[in-house]
Amino acid sequence: MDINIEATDVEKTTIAILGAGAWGLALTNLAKRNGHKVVLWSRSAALSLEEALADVEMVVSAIPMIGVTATAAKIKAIGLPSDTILVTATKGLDPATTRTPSQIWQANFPNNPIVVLSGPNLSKEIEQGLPTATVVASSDISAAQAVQTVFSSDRFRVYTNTDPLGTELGGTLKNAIAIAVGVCDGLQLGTNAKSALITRALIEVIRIGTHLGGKTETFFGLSGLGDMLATCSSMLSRNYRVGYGLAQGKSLVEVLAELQSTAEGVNTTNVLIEIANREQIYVPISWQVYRLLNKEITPQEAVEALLERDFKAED
Ligand SMILES: NC(=O)c1ccc[n+]([C@@H]2O[C@H](COP(=O)([O-])OP(=O)(O)OC[C@H]3O[C@@H](n4cnc5c(N)ncnc54)[C@H](O)[C@@H]3O)[C@@H](O)[C@H]2O)c1
Ligand SMILES: O=P(O)(O)OC[C@H](O)CO
Repeated sequence: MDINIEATDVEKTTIAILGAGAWGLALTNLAKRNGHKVVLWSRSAALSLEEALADVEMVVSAIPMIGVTATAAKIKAIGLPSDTILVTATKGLDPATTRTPSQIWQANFPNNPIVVLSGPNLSKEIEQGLPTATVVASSDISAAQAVQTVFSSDRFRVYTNTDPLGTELGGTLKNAIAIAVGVCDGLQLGTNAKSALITRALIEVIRIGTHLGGKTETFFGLSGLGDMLATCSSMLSRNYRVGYGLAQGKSLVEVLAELQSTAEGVNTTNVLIEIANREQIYVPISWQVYRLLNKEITPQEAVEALLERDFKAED
């Protein structure tokens, strides 16, 4: 049964949001608009992490992948009650261990409920009040429902899901694909090529994601196909802009300097290829993105390499 949640009817939650970048700020505004008490913490804040975490019921991490392991370790040292809900909104893979952010949080806090928040969520559109939807996924459904209550509004529709790993991997793996699609558009290869690339990329994401433990159906949902479509069709996506810039002949260093913001797909592609090599997963599109990012080929050669492969069936 669908339940219509009115912001005024729900109990108010005290929340710490970690990371004052674009996503941390957008999530802070969504929760505040629903009347929840939010403490926003960043590395440069006057407030200490210990002060930010005092008496909170929920901790939301919107920290880029590069800071997740260290931040989780700091919070572990501070200590958290075992009923504090930990929400991870980071889309990345840890280069040291190849783990996802939720796996890092769960390893540090084995008794706490962990919830993954992921979906087609370009923060600039959310900050403009444009509508979208997202997914909150957890093996603890009551924790997922608590997060759903915190963020749901008539502009931000939040669905629960019981496949946290699939939800997280959809949002993470599409960043490599967004770089590929940015190249495709930057080279002006046309709408047919872009549609073919996204469709074959979804098969690739499902192949990797299910190998790593996600459920196939999750990748057809908001956090999979939904986020891939958003990220592969907008100049608001930093990852798409990486590919687009490379196709225009800029170096990766130049493109990242222009962005001045997190593009997780660069690190994710490198970690993904490490996993794919180790576990023998066939990832032709991500492989060409990897070679391009590591200056082994040009954008044109990446396209040719994809088109010149052996004939195969569509599976
Ligand atoms: N912006 C979006 O639209 C969006 C949407 C969904 C998910 N995400 C994900 O959220 C995460 C954060 O993205 P963002 O857009 O807020 O990035 P951002 O570049 O806007 O901000 C990143 C913030 O993290 C801080 N930071 C950098 N290194 C850190 C470290 N080592 N430890 C702690 N903090 C550190 C920076 O100072 C900055 O405030 C990424 O994983 C991203 O994929 C972003
Ligand atoms: O700007 P990007 O490429 O990091 O994309 C942001 C979000 O992941 C879109 O859902």
